Amino acid sequence: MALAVSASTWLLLGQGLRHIVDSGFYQNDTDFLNTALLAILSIVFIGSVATFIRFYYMVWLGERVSADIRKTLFDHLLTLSPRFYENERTGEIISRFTSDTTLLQTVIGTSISMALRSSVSFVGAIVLMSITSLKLTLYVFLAIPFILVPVKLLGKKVRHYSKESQNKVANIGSIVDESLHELKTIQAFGAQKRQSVSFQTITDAVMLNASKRIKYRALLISGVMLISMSAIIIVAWLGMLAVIESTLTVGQLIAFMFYAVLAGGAIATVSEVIGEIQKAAGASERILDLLNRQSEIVEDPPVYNAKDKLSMPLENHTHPIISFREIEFAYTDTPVLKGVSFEVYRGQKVALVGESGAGKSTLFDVLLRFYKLQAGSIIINNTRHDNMPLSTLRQHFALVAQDPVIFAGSVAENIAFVGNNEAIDMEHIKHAAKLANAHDFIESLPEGYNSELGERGVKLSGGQKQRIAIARAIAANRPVLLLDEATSALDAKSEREIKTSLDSLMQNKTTIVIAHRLSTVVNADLIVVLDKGRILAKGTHADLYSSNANYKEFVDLQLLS
Ligand SMILES: Nc1ncnc2c1ncn2[C@@H]1O[C@H](COP(=O)(O)OP(=O)(O)OP(=O)(O)O)[C@@H](O)[C@H]1O
Repeated sequence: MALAVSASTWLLLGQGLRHIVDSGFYQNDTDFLNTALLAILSIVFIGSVATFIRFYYMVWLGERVSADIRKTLFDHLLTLSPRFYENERTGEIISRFTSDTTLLQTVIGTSISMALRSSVSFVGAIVLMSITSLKLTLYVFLAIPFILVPVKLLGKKVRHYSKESQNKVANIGSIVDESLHELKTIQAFGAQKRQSVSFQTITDAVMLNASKRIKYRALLISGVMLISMSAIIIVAWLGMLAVIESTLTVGQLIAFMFYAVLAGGAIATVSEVIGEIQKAAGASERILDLLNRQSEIVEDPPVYNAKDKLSMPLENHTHPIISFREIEFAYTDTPVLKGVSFEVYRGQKVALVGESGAGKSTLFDVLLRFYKLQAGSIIINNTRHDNMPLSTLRQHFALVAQDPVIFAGSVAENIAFVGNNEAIDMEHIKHAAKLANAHDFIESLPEGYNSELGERGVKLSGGQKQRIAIARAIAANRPVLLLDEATSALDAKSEREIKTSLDSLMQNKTTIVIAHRLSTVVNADLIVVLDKGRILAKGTHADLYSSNANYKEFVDLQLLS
């Protein structure tokens, strides 16, 4: 509406000009001129108000659309399985968020609005030109095919290089992301120059591609301008001949030329923004491609039976709560887990041991259904775990990873890090921190539980991060703990503090632990020895140490070293 009003007012201006020249100027009518002045000023005012409204709403719409796309995209990315991220570079995905959505925002907010306004102006101008002088308008039409040819040919090139350009800019995102996260390693190895050279190669490629895109765009704009301006000049010349022959008044010619310039300007604007719109088409293609990627893990399996929801048999000690049955798994072609079977009963501490690469972490990954099993099944409390909704399945477990994960945010937010519907109050957070042996050091931070930890917990020591991760697992209060013991050695005091924290964490809980400490295996109810994806032996420490040579060797070499 605002768009139509603003375009029409500028068109009306031409009619005003015609009357001023023909009726006011040529007939020395000052009263008419005064009235015309007022009328034209009113038209300009209305046009400006309409422009304000058009600009405001179109830019607003651009922001709204990009905010909605970002939210949808982010929510979608959170659902994709780890396998997706193994094959994609996070920096590139981040770039789709930022540069692609920003591009859409500009195009919707500015370019489309300009294109629409110019199209309306163009149609209006042509109609009014025809009313003013049909003959001259027909001459103008003769020029149109000449303008369309470069738009068609060069537009295709511009589109191609624009898409390339976005891809190449995404590579910049990847390298910046990687370099900044691994800055300490880069600086420690003095590899700044190396990274800088890699970066230069990428920016050079971006520049080269941009030069091509700019060249074609410049050719497009100048080509259209040359042809349309030449056409206008020729038509003006024909118009002047008509004035001399008295078949046209001066006012009509001026109005006609005003419209012709308006129409020419409109075409120039459209050809200029068409490049932007084509760029945005490329960006939306990339965003859609990401949105269409589906996780290999089905969120809500159809066979799920609602009564199974979180029904841990609290008292039934004779029934395993987790049962691994002949599970087979491979990330790619090489099998990583081969026929693994064992049972976990309520309250038990089960330790997984085995050399690096034996498949211990993979066992956690398939239990949490980050990946799909190739064969076999995992039964959790009588229900196949792939028949449960993912959220229900994962509510059974609290995970403490080997490298403690800290999110940017306060200490309290890091401890109360569970699903939205499980709000955790401050009392509970403090209780968990005390059990995890973290309360004292948290209190000594400048703002206690409200202290900001910085991205990835850069402001904490390794041991402190671990205790916060343990406090998080305690606060989550899940029936089963999945614990990947840290291999990195801490000083004796931190080690003792972590051990005490872990002991409180494991109290009255079913625990599966990837063990790297002798004390853990000694206290375990069941030890599962994994070797290249197979179970080599099962039993308690005392049994295995005396009966199994592999286990004895493993303990002596790995856990006692
Ligand atoms: N995402 C992945 N894609 C392909 N192969 C993988 C992936 N993750 C692990 N692997 C391979 O699977 C095997 C088992 O790895 P896993 O991490 O489960 O071992 P692990 O016993 O936990 O070792 P560690 O004690 O060193 O952590 C290894 O050979 C590893 O190379």
